[in-house]
Amino acid sequence: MAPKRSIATVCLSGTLPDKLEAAASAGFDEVEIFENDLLTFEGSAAEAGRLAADLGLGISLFQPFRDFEAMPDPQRARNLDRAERKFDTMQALGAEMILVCSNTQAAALPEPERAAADLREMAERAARRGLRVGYEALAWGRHVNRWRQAWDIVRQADHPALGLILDSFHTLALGDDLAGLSATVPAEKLFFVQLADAPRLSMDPLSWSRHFRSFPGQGELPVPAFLREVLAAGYAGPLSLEVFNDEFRTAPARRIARDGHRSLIWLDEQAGAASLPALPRLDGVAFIEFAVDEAARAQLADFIARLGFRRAGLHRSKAVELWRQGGANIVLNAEPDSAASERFEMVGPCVCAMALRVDDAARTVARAEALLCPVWHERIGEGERRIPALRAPDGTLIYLVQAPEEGGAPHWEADFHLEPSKGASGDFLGIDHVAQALAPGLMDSFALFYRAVFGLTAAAPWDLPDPYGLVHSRAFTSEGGVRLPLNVSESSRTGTGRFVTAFAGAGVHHVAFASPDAAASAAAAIGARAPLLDIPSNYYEDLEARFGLEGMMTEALKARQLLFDRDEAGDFLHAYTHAFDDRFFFEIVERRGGYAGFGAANAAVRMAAQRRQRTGH
Ligand SMILES: O=C(O)c1ccc(O)c(O)c1
Ligand SMILES: [Mg+2]
Repeated sequence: MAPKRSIATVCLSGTLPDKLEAAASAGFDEVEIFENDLLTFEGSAAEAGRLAADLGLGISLFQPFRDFEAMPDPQRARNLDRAERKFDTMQALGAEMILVCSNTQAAALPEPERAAADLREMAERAARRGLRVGYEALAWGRHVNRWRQAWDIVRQADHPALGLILDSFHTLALGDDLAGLSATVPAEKLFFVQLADAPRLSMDPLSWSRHFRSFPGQGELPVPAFLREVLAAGYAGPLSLEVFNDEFRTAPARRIARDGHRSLIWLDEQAGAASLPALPRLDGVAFIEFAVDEAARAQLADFIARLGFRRAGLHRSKAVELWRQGGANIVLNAEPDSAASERFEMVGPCVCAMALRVDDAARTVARAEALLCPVWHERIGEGERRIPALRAPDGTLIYLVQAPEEGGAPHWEADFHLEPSKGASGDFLGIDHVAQALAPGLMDSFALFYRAVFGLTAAAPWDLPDPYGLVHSRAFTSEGGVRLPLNVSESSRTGTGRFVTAFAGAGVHHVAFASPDAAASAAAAIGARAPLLDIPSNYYEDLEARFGLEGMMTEALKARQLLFDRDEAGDFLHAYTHAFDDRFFFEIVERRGGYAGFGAANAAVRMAAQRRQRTGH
């Protein structure tokens, strides 16, 4: 039997009924009821219990019960009375277990024997009512903050109705692990397991825990290894998500609940407890598709023609054109009554889809479905192939196109009447990266989607300074050359924020083309009067100082509006276009050696230059 899946109500926004409905609709078996959600609920505890039961949800536990153990008298007696009151509530609610978190009070006594005696007494009283007590070490507990200390106390108390609760955050946040768990804690003493991830931040564990926890796969903690130890110790109870997160509290409960369930499905696979259809092998971005109408198509075609793109094909049955520069493909979609036209009607010219090359599209779709991702079926024309597609968390379509046989043409091209190439087709190697601007609160949803469905590796989060606010950035990359940096900004005045708010939605903010020779590509673009972004002279003086570049070299960069960066592995040369229609823009990039980044050091210069270009000063 697969373990039950549970989620704490504190993870989700809204009222208690909202939270329960979201948990049920996402497919959870059980919920942890947070006391605060019950206190603010207008009905009785029994009514809350019925609400959960009617939705098919069990109640895995009731929590938290704070500052209980090892208190001096008279607090000790008062705490036992308090526990009896909560037992009444639990019985009305239909919750069989209560979570006691380790005492944080300054008055708590540093005496494990006292803690054990108190918990034993509480467990004895719980047992008389058929209830159980689980004890959890908070990372900021006054005297108990490690699971081994909590276990020592539970062991000393030695009561069948008392057991240990593990929480991945409290263990991993202190740099601890579960080594030795299976040798020290009998499976029947492991009462409950809570799971949470978090980004690596250096702050006190309480603030970190209360604001920045995230679902497994969204952060940077080794939660899969944690779960492996838990399962190896014979734990077979529910796996329960417990996340305190400022963004989750404001986001739609249903999206967060679905992310949570996706995270547990992924985590099972990562911990070796279940298998999913295998990850795709990725081989780059096959094409980028823009939603346009006839007028926007003409303008955008002119814009990309200055970067060397030429029309390479017309769709067999739709108002869709294929444009190409070397190995980089752009699709311009003006077909009425399509997913593209729907986007165009809502937001105007925009990227409505991107296509990833995968080794097996059907298997990738099966994996995505197993991970609860919506699959999209476009209406297809006569004799047209169906390209399977997924919806990213913001609604962007991701086509999955099968990598062609050695030397063969890609299947998706068969939908086009290809035009015999007129002259040079350009030397772009392909699409280097696709950067997306996200609405605030969507970063974690995307992180999990890209990691779980495609196995992309997440770089550490990074902040970029726009002149009018910070842009939070995180890059997702794969071995097969898929690079997807994501940007989000709380400020609506940054370039990223404006893009998201001014155009009713997030989406692809820029597309970078890989060039074998950025200097030549930029010179050609300038020759074709492509609008490249002006870079101030100060930037080039700083480059000489930072990297010790020769004056000749910086002059050459400057003449072509090229930016420069360097990491341990190699150099990076890149240039940006102005934004098309004040929206998205393009980038020409050249990676030398194994340069792995995106020129983040230059982002501030780029964003300031874009601001100047847009406002004219
Ligand atoms: O932040 C807290 O106080 C708190 C309460 C209960 C928990 O289970 C927990 O992990 C943290
Ligand atoms: Mg906890």
